[in-house]
Amino acid sequence: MEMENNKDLRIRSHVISESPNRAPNRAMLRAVGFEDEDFKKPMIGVASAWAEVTPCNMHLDKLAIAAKEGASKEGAPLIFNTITVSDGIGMGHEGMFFSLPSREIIADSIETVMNAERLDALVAVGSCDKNTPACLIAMGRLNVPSVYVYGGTIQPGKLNGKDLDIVSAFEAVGQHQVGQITDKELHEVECHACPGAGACGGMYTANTMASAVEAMGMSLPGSSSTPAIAGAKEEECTRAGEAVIELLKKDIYPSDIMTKEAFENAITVVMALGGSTNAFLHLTAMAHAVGVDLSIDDFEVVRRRVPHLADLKPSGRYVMQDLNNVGGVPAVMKMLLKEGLLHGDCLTVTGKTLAENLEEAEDLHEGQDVILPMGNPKKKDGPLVVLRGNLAPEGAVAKMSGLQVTKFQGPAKVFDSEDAATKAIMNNEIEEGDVLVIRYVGPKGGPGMPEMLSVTAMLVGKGLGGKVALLTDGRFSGGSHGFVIGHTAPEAQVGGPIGLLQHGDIITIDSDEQLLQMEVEESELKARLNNWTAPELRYKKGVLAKYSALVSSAAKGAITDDFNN
Ligand SMILES: CC[C@H](C)C(=O)C(=O)O
Ligand SMILES: [Mg+2]
Repeated sequence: MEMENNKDLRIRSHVISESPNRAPNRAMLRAVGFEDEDFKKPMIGVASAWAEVTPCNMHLDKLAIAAKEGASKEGAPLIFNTITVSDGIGMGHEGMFFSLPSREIIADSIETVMNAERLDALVAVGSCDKNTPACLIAMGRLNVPSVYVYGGTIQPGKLNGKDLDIVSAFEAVGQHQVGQITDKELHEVECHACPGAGACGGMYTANTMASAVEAMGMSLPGSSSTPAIAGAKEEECTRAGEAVIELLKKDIYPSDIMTKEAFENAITVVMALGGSTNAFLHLTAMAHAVGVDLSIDDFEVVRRRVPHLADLKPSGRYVMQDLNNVGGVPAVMKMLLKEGLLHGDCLTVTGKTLAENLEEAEDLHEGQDVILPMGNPKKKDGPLVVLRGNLAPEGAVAKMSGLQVTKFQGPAKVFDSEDAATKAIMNNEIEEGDVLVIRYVGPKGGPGMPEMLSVTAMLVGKGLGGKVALLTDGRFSGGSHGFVIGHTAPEAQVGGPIGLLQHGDIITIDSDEQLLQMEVEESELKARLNNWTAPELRYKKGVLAKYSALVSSAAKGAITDDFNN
């Protein structure tokens, strides 16, 4: 391998590839195909979240092999697997408790393999919701030269000339419940919503986080919007394998790229695209991993200067593939950069700055209407708003996209589980003007801070979207929309005010004033707190028991290694 100025790129693997003492270690690698020459090359980990348990990840095996091919030109790549779970499959039942914890498990597993085998650099291939933040958390912790590859968005499903996606199926449940569609029609939607490989097609969490990571410069230009089944996706992976070798040569590390300004660029793109509220949790956790101080209040600073421009599902008409067809995320960023809304001098995994990358990007196509012009946005500022008040001293997050109103006041109908709330909706006990409260579903209390898509989609399907407010210490899927406020912190399980709410309390939600308030006297709240005791945690052993014991507040990203607080 002719390295530039013969620099030794084995920044960590030399402890294995040199000295007689490491002959046994090398013997193991010879069994997997290493030869003498390979021990002179940098060892590249290719972390793959390939799995058959979700359409998002079913094709990642091919992508990991393409990345390995790219890295093998000047490196010695080794593929290893991590896990994934599917939010779409876990939604609405106990399985969803394991969704957010899987982010930690994936990050921990990549960190563990990379460190245990002293690998020099990393290409991570992920797709479903938690994969992208988990891979970036691992990259932040490891701080070895790294490139992320997103598996790509799914194509829209087609039924009777209409585009469908997974949220269509969730919302069809509500339509079926009120008799708007028949059993047969519901079955048709089930059979056509997801046509093949790829992550959920709207501007949901997977596409949100992929776009955010491209905006941060940790994936190749255009790779967040390239569809899963496009031939370009495998070619991107090969280039990612080549790119990570160049990063090794140039001593470019995640900490050089994942700067505060890069996180501000990520937040800017999330706000402009109207992305998932999960970005609050994930970007905060990624920043913690790389040692950048990022709080939910940083989102608010960016939100106020960035308009919501994208007509993308869940509240808009289009899906990620439509955005890709009119220029993709690079074209959006090119427009934002021209408006002075991005830090163009941020370094990226191409070795160039964001501005230099965008010089090569095409503009949004003439006549397209996926992205609205700066002068006529969907909303003059970002749709993901941080609220505070006596209900959320540490903060809560409201998703305002697609709403005409910014204020809501109504009586609380309080439930201590998603199941209980779902039954109430199905029994028509939840009416227009109510504030539906679901609590004890936070990071510790859930545990795992489950997403409430089944509930929000049922409300939409029943025609109550935006007419009933949903307040929770849990979180929302990127597919949720309506008047929804999540991440209410502190959570009920730790004595947060949401745990003191009673049926009938009046709640005021005002996104202009960024207020989340219960109209209850302070003395009454004190009396309620005196009578409150924490319910027993649901899990006494295994993954969720460990998670409940370690997880932080949602306001800190629901991280599990918050030991320096
Ligand atoms: C569409 C919902 C998707 C499965 C999800 O969970 C998210 O976007 O967070
Ligand atoms: Mg999700």
